[in-house]
Amino acid sequence: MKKMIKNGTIVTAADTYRADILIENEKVKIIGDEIRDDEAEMIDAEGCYVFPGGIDPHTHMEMPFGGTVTKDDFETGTIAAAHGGTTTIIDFCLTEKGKPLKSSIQKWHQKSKDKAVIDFAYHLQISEINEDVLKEIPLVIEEEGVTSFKVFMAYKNVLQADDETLFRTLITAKKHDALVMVHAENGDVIDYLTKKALEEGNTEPIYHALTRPPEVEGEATGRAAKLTALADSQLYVVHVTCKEAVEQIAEARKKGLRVWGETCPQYLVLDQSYMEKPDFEGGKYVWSPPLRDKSNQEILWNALKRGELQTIGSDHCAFDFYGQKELGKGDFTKIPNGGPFVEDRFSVLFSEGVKKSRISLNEFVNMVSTQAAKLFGLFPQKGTLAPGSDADIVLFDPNIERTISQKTHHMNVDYSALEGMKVTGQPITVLSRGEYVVKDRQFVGSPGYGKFLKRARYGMQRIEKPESMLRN
Ligand SMILES: NC(=O)NCCC(=O)O
Ligand SMILES: [Zn+2]
Ligand SMILES: [Zn+2]
Repeated sequence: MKKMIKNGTIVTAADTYRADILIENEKVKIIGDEIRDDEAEMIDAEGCYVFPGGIDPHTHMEMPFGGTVTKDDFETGTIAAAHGGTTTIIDFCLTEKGKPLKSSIQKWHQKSKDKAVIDFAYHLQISEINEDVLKEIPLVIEEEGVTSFKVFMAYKNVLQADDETLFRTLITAKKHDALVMVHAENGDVIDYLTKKALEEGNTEPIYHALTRPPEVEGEATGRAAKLTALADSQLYVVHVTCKEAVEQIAEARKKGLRVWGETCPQYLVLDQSYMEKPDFEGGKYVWSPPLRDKSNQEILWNALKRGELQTIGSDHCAFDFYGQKELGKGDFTKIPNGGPFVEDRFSVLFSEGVKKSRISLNEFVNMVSTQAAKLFGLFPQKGTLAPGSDADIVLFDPNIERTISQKTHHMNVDYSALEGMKVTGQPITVLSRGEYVVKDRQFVGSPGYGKFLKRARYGMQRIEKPESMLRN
């Protein structure tokens, strides 16, 4: 069925203009003035912005972590994402040492099977480098279209990899045009500081922040950037939280290095004081890296504005307060790390960024969609509105005022870390490849509709016709 969007204001990373969009066979077919097609269903976008669907490059659906499993799976998590204006997620596929990489990808395919309501892709964790892993990486890229690899520099004895692993992953990524992602915190120092805190009887949630100071993030970010330079490779630093890390990324970029940075809505609007809430409520705000002193918020906004950070990921890693976060009552190191943000990423950035004149409308689109599509091999199929692009479209009312709450959100968790926050703007209707997923704020999609996306390599574009990959 064809669809026609009329009367809206189209906003891409480059332009803002009024035009009609004709959608046919999952794609944007024509964008133009006064298009006529009597067969097309009309969608009236009067008063709305028409955005390309959001791309969330950082989610953890149904992921085992901290002695439990994240609450949102590919069904509940993507429904929430869609309500929030996101039409593509890139989830982190964890690997197991000694097992083939492909077996982990198969495990993630099992998790997502018949569940996602929007399109999705995976980044793959590299936890060790050996001959088998080196042989498998090009196959994973070629056959699975998984073209970004994540190395954890923290979570000692759990997910943390050593510097040799990071360095050899960077070299391998350079060879095969893949992008290396890092969780940049010095896990060894954190391990020492957390043990010391517990020995001294410091067990409250705030000690999660005090044992992971900004210096350990800055140090690891700088180390990763320097190893990237040595390997002449490319790096994407996830969830950047503080001045110390921003400075390292900015310095690397000034030198011309291919170093990219992501931050998350939580670091832009919350601060470390939330972790001091009494009666263990601070446990709701435990994730890594931790929330920082409030002064870092303006530093992150400025870094986004200046292009030192380029993307917004949600780092959606949702645990219930009751039964899950509570595992760490009396020992902050046992609080599962993570928070629920996939639904609020887009609106928080619009409300706090665009409405408060910190960023422009076009910069907003770039940060929540286009830049991730470009970095992760999905552009121009995703991340923009242009003839031939997937019709992943968000009709967004910029004037609705609402209050974020667990009572109204769609994420499968018993609390909202943003409870009570007032935001302006809301996705009204969301299309994924031309089909309604959310219509007039109601979910109308189907589990299993979302497709797994094989992505192009770093620096390449995803061109569907002709079926070739072209270098930028
Ligand atoms: N961020 C967090 O605390 N949990 C998810 C895993 C990660 O991204 O480090
Ligand atoms: Zn992380
Ligand atoms: Zn994460």
